[in-house]
Amino acid sequence: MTVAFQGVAGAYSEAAAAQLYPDATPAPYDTFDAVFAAVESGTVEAGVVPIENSLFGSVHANYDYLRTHHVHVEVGQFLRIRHCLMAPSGASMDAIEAVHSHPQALGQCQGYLSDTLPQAQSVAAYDTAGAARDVAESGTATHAAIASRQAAAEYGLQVLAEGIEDHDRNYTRFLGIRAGTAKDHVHPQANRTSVVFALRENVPGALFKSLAVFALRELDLCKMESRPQFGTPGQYLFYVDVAGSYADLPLRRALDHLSEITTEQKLLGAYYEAPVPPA
Ligand SMILES: O=C(O)C(=O)C[C@]1(C(=O)O)C=C[C@@H](O)C=C1
Repeated sequence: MTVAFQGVAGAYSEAAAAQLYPDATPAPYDTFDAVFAAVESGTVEAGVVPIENSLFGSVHANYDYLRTHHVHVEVGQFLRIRHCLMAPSGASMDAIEAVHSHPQALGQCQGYLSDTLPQAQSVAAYDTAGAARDVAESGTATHAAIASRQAAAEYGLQVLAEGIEDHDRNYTRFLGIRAGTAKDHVHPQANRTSVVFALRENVPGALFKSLAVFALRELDLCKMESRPQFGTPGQYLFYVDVAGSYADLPLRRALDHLSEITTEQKLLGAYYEAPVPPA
């Protein structure tokens, strides 16, 4: 079995792929869109993508792709993300002029960067390990990358500092995705159900009513996200995660009830998600 991840060897997503699918071979892809496309087309059996981080927030593009690609979520997991600052050998902290990394990683270390390396410019890269590889290839000791310790080893960089994230409870939630419709792939131990929906325009109380379908049935909402509706300025898509399984009658009834007031509704997955690991 092959599982797609975004980035190159040493990316956090590769570690997440190994954790979520221990028996599979991880396959690198350049972009999140390419991961979704590979899963949807059956080129790979599964994919692993980050969806949110406990310090820097949601990975918005992946919310959009969950809706637009014919895939479903089959597993979710929070993983501890521990960042290193790394540079070619001979580098010193006060000579660092630029720090390259994925915007999520730069965001998770923004306090450290402004306190410790105020002189350095932040440079966005496609993934953390790709930034480490590029810094290693350039051999420029004034350029550093933020990535995993594994990426430093992979590309022969010297670790200048470790654990540089702004809080030690730094976790990224990853999702395992597969092709096909969520309704046909309800996980037998599902404890989380994700849905995206749009509401009719200018209906007073519509958002309140959409959430009431869950509250009326004592269902626990774990997360809510909104994304702009493409081509309709001021209109949104709402993503809701509910504790419980689509196989449970109250949750299914809540989603049927919801469909009475939505203009679009897609079940994204009914899957198992382990509790956030302790610090
Ligand atoms: O760049 C990587 O190493 C990734 O796996 C991507 C990613 C992300 O997009 O959130 C994954 C985990 C960390 O939060 C930082 C970056």
